[in-house]
Amino acid sequence: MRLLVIGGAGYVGSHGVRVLEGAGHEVWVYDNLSRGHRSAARADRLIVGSLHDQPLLESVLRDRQIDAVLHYAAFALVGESVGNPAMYYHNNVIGSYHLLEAMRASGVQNLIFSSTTAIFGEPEKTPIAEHFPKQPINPYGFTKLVMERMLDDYAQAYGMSFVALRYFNAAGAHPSGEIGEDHTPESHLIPIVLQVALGQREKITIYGNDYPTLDGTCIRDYIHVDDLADAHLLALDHFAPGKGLKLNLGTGRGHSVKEVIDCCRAVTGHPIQAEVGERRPGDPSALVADPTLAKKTLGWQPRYNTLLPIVETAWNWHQKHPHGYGD
Ligand SMILES: NC(=O)c1ccc[n+]([C@@H]2O[C@H](COP(=O)([O-])OP(=O)(O)OC[C@H]3O[C@@H](n4cnc5c(N)ncnc54)[C@H](O)[C@@H]3O)[C@@H](O)[C@H]2O)c1
Ligand SMILES: O=c1ccn([C@@H]2O[C@H](COP(=O)(O)OP(=O)(O)O[C@H]3O[C@H](CO)[C@H](O)[C@H](O)[C@H]3O)[C@@H](O)[C@H]2O)c(=O)[nH]1
Repeated sequence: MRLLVIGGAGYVGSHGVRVLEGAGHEVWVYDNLSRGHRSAARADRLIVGSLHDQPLLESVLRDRQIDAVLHYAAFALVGESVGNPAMYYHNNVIGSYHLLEAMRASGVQNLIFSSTTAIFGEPEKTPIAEHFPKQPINPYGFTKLVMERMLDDYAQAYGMSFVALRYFNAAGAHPSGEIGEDHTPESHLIPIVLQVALGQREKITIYGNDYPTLDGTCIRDYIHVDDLADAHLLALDHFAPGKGLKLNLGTGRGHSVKEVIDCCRAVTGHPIQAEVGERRPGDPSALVADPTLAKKTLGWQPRYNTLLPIVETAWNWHQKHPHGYGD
């Protein structure tokens, strides 16, 4: 297929591109590089442009005869969304609206959308299945829920076909160490802990140890970016006109913040100084996926089932690229 990967110069998207190209698809990356990296994408396949540039999107969709769009582009930091919701509604909702309209105008009907567990808010129990109540507790999660609803409506009214993949916590890096996670500022747990091991930070602050979990720290389901990429590849076989699929992507296993730090100590051999700080606003205590439906529907099976090899791939990337992409 001829695929347009919006946000393909970012962390999760760049890993998706590798898997899609490896499977023989013709892949074009469309990214405004606001948070991505030029060198994370192939120079001859990168189109620099914004979601907001609907005319450019339309011409790319038509000229490249695109069969399906993979939409990874968004702002995705919970704390930032709480402080600056306008920026999130503008980029994630209005930007996505321009993409959907460009697709409608150019007759491209198939979309895979990067959704998130943040649409569930603070779930009453785990693991989280697809039908659980959607009660986002921050603007970021709400923007993604709005987009899921827009997709339902576009499917029903205009015959669009979509697969919304709700990632839990994306982690790890391509085993080659050529691409990986590089956000500025970095807010994600694993890269921050590994920056301590690299000597770039003095310590890691654990955001709260009074949560109702076994060791008092938050629990998350860390899913390898290549496993997310595999799910996108499989999802390409599940487009049906006027229909949509929404699937939770995680391993089904949760790890506490303390467990993640211990795992990073084991992988790096560094003592990694940690201190307990205040809770971070907007953090649910435990988010673990029930991946049953995704496995059954897509025939998907995560390759990385434990935290250790996930952290090992991340450490490989950070050691090879201590300053990320360097741009
Ligand atoms: N990282 C996670 O743990 C996680 C979890 C759940 C869902 N997600 C979702 O997955 C997607 C990718 O996340 P990520 O961690 O790779 O983020 P990222 O910031 O690394 O990548 C996002 C990419 O989109 C691009 N982009 C942003 N706004 C754009 C615009 N208006 N026009 C064109 N390009 C634009 C950025 O430049 C960047 O390259 C996001 O939609 C995010 O909400 C991520
Ligand atoms: O310095 C830090 C950084 C994080 N944490 C904790 O580590 C856990 C994971 O935090 P991350 O920031 O790595 O990830 P989040 O769970 O906040 O968010 C990620 O997953 C969300 C859904 O769960 C969204 O999709 C979001 O885009 C994505 O970044 C949280 O309990 C957080 O409180 C710390 O204790 N110290």
